Amino acid sequence: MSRKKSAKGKAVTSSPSAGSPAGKGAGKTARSSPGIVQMNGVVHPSRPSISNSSEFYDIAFKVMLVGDSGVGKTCLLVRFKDGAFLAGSFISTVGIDFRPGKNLSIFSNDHTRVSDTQSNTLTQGRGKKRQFLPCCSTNKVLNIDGVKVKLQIWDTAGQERFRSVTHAYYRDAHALLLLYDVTNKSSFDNIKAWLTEIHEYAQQDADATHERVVKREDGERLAKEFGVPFMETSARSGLNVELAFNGVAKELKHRSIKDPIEKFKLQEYVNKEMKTTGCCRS
Ligand SMILES: Nc1nc2c(ncn2[C@@H]2O[C@H](COP(=O)(O)OP(=O)(O)OP(=O)(O)O)[C@@H](O)[C@H]2O)c(=O)[nH]1
Repeated sequence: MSRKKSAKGKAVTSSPSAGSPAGKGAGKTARSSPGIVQMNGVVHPSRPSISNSSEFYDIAFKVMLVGDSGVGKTCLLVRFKDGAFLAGSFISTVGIDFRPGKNLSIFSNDHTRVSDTQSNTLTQGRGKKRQFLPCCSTNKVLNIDGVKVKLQIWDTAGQERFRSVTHAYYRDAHALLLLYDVTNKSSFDNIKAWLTEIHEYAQQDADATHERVVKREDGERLAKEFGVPFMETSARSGLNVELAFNGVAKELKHRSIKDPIEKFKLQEYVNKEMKTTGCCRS
C-alpha cells in the first residue's frame, strides 16, 4: 500500500486526505510506549563544546529511536523537538541518500523526496560516492541540574529491509528508546524480537485508549522481564515526551559524572515524575 503524507520533520495540519483511513494513525488516540532498553556507559566529555545548532553543551550522547514501522518514532521526535504533532497519513522513514557536497535528502518508498536535512547533521559518508543511512538525527541541548546535556537523537527506519543498516548504529548509541504502538498488537509482540536483537548488536555494558490492545501492565511486565525502565508516551498529547528524553539525559549525565553521593535511578525518577492522567493510562 502506498502511504503518503506531508513532509516529516515539519509541523503539519491535517488536510482532508490526511484524515483518510489510509493514514495509519488517523483517528487514533494513545500511541507509542518506549522502554529505555539499553544504555552504554560511554560518554563524550566536551567542556564546553558547541553543537551544530550553535548551542553550548557540557556532555553529549547519542540516543536512538527504534521499533516497528509506523509506531510513531518520527512523531515522537518531532513532538519533542518542535512541540508539534505530525497528524495525518503516514510515510515511512526509509533512509537517507547522502551525496558529498549535497544536503541529505530523506526518501520515501517510491523515491520521492520527503525532506531535506542539514548536511552537517551527519558526517558519516562524507567523501564517499553515495550511500544510504538508516535514519536522520536531531540535536537538542537540555539543562539537567545545571549541566548542559546534548542529545543527538536518531530516528531510524522501522522497516525490516533496513534492519541490517540500523544494526551498525546500535553499537555506539548511549541509549535506545524502543517503541511500540498501543493500538497495534503485533508492534508490541515484536518488542521481544527487538530486545533480543538489540542485546545482540548493542554493547553488552550499554546498557488511544479505546483502541488500545496492549495493556500498560503488559509493557511494564515485559520491561521488568528484561530489567529496563518503562513508560508510555504520546506524540499526540505530548504525554511524557519531555520526561522520556529528560530521564535519558539525566541517567546519562549521572553515569558520566559518576557521583558517588547522588545515586540516580531512572525508573524511580520516571515513576515520580510520570503524569498519572492522560491518554495513555489504561
Ligand atoms: N494517535 C496517535 N497517532 C500517532 C502518534 N504517533 C504517531 N502517530 C501516527 O502514526 C503514524 C506513523 O507515525 P511515524 O512517526 O511516521 O512512524 P515511524 O515509527 O517513524 O515509522 P517508520 O518511519 O516507518 O519507522 C502517523 O500517521 C502518525 O500521525 C501518537 O502518539 N498518537
